[in-house]
Amino acid sequence: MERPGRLVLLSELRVRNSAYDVSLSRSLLTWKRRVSSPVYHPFRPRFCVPSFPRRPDSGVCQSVSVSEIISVREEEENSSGQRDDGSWKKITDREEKDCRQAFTVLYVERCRQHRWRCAEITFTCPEGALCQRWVSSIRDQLAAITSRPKNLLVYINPYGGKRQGKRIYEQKVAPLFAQAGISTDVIVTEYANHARDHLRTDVELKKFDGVVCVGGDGMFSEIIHGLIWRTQLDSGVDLNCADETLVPCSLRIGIIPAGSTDCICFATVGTNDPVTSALHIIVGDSQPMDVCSVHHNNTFLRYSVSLLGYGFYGDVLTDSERKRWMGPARYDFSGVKMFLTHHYYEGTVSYLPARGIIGTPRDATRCLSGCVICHHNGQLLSERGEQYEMDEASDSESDGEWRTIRGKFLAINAASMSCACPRSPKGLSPAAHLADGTTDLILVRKCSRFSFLRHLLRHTSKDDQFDLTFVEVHRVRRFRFTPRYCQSDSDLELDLQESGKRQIFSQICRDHPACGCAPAYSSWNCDGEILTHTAIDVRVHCQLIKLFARGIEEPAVFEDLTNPCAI
Ligand SMILES: CCCCCCCCCCCCC/C=C/[C@@H](O)[C@H](COP(=O)(O)O)NC(=O)CCCCC
Ligand SMILES: Nc1ncnc2c1ncn2[C@@H]1O[C@H](COP(=O)(O)OP(=O)(O)O)[C@@H](O)[C@H]1O
Ligand SMILES: [Ca+2]
Repeated sequence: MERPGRLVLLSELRVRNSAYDVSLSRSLLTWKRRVSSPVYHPFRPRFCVPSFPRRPDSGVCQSVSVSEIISVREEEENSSGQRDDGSWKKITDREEKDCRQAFTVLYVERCRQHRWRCAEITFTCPEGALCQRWVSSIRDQLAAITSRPKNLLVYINPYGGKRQGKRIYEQKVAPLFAQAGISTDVIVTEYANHARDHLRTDVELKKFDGVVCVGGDGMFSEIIHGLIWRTQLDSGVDLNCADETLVPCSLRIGIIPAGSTDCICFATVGTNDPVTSALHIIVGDSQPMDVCSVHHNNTFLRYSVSLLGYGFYGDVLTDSERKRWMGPARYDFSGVKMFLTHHYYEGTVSYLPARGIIGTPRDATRCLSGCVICHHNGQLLSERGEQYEMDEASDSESDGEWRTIRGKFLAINAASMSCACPRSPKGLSPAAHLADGTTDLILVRKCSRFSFLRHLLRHTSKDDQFDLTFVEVHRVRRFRFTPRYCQSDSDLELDLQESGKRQIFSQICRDHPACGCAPAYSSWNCDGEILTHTAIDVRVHCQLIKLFARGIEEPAVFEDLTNPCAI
């Protein structure tokens, strides 16, 4: 809990009909109900404090951090005092200033499951001048918070998820931005890649403090491509060179979830709720995030922040794109279909294990708000920056740093963050970090349908999805994949020597006669977009972008701030 610091104002004000001691410090606004004078109760043989209907504020004292105040507005008591419901009406320009005796503070209130709401409380002052002092003091405090955005560029995908993006923005988000005094330029996209191309070339970014994306992971992907490209082009970085160090983007990105999976929003905020996301943007949160660049033969393909999945997740995406009319349910349909299809894929995975960092993919700890592992590893990578990049670039598969695995896989997944989403609340790699400069490479080897189902179902339960003989996970900085049909003759010869068996690629699985797997071609699912190439070179760029988010908060934060406090 934040300490109050030096007091700016302290007054006795009224909330509804009760007297409160209200104080404002540099960090906290606190209101504490005054203890009423004892009154004599005729039917009880003792003095007692009058009882009030129990309200959320009936504790000793409540407070809100100044950093979580959304705005303050002046109210005016009408001729009869208050409205019938006890609330106050907004003052109009025509009405006299000095009759303003009440002000309302709008602030963040934490609800269950990481949701935030905009709560409000109205304080009545004994005189107009005091009311003015309170309003201007709170406004001054808010104006001093430099991390809050004032001008935002908003892109709405009207086509994502259940096609509700425009309605969600207009009804739930725009009114909050207006209350917080944020001005916006809103663009409703007209075609795929409209936002990406607009950001890359057309827009004057200097005018804005951030970009807001209303849509799903695919739409977010458009935004980061536009921003990252623009930043690299402005800095003269060659996008096609996989070994280039990328320049971090200065503008923060806010995600208003209106897609099908909304994994990036869920894994960075803890919920996919548009109001919660809007409030994180308003208070000016900042969460750095790793980005993977994906290349093929020194040609840039895409960036990824959440899942790069070949095999099962690639096939689910390819199949589901043909069923967009089903909305988000397309993933469930295609998920079951691809599970039953049970294809396996042969190829070679080589990876560069993350060295010198703290944390492993099997840790019980999670990446939470203010994560020390992200902080430590991020600092380590930026201090060792150039040296590390040079070592990495010069590492070759022959020098022992790179490790190589050849085999038959049902799925090859790289999770640069947990990939938690409503379908899988702990995600594909529960201990992955948002900003530690690594990705968790998960290899699911060919196994029976029953075993694969056990693995998949563990994404939805508390059981460890990696604690299975056919699953392995490595925390890496870089990896490459080559499907067997793309391998060179010498690599194929090596494969054959290693396996000791001369199998034809199209041959039905003999290792697991009961599994019924069939070999096939797959594609990569890159944050919900299909990649055109299968042989890829992936590299993690530590903390390349920043979101208007703070990571998932510990439940204790929720408890501290909603419970009455005693200072
Ligand atoms: C047969 C039982 C299956 C149970 C599987 C449960 C595992 C779910 C893990 C989900 C991980 C999701 C990773 C996120 C991927 C998104 O980027 C991507 C695009 O999202 P959007 O743009 O919002 O549509 N979503 C997917 O690829 C869907 C994967 C669904 C797999 C069933
Ligand atoms: N106006 C538009 N018309 C058609 N497609 C669009 C439009 N705007 C964006 N897109 C594309 O829609 C795709 C899906 O968007 P997304 O918001 O991620 O929804 P979902 O989560 O349902 O996949 C993305 O590939 C994006 O590029
Ligand atoms: Ca990471």
